[in-house]
Amino acid sequence: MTTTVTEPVEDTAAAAVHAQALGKRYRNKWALRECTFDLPAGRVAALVGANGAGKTTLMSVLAGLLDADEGSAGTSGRVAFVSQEKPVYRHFTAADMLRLGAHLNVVWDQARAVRWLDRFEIPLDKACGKLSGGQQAQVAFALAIGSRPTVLMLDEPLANLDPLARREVTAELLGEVEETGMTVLLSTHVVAELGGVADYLLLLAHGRLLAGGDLDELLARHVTYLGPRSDTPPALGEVVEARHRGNQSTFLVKLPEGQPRPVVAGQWTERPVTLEDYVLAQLAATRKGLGA
Ligand SMILES: Nc1ncnc2c1ncn2[C@@H]1O[C@H](COP(=O)(O)OP(=O)(O)OP(=O)(O)O)[C@@H](O)[C@H]1O
Repeated sequence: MTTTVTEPVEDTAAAAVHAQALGKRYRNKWALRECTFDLPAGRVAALVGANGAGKTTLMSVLAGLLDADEGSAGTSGRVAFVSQEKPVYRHFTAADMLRLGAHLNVVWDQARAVRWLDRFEIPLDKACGKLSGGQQAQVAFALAIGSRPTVLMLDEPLANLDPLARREVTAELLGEVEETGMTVLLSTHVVAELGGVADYLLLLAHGRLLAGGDLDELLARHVTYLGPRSDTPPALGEVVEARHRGNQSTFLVKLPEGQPRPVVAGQWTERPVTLEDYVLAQLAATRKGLGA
């Protein structure tokens, strides 16, 4: 039975993207299940998870490209979605692609699209088929940016890019968010590069939302303890990941709610949890069957 509704979110100040008990299956296998979240407007959300976790499926349902089998989803305003393949027409030049964008979109900002291509030194007059994979991706991004979306969804936007281009693309995206107030949802495996970029996290494991919410709040509820080899951490908390090497142990711990932050002493030290620490620990836990 199909109960999915994909509809505009009425209250854009509250949520730019909304999902309620969203589920999608391919034949009899669920790829997404009971996925519920509200992504506030103006946020940059990182959608992370292991291969096959359901990221592309979630984005495709949110973008209206796939019908869900359960639940409801909604997005505010205009949505632009750049798929993993970063599709461009091989025989079209970048300039042709922008002309196509101007024809196909109700709203079109040519200057903004051209600015993106200039920024990344993409020639306007060369056939897209003769551009590199990373350059073709930039054409696809320019097309999306030119459509002035309220919600921009990017599936693996950093995958084809060199390290400098990755840094520049994330910086440019932040600039666009600041200028236009758009909301960005991007899936990625390169979480290390999202520190200082993403401010919201959606973490999928086996099609289910394992964690979702404000990134700073999420990270502040966790801590890493380092100390002498031990089976248990030096303070109370839920162990997300324990690692032991030689005579040293490292614990990533979820702090107990509603209690003062523990103070560790002696040979133990604590350090704040980064986005990369957190995601790697959660992925390792789900792989071992602990975190799902
Ligand atoms: N067209 C399809 N037909 C059948 N099963 C599919 C189809 N697309 C995806 N799946 C399955 O659904 C699950 C989720 O796939 P999805 O592509 O959404 O994951 P993902 O998190 O985007 O993975 P990756 O990081 O590898 O891109 C996987 O088990 C996958 O095998």
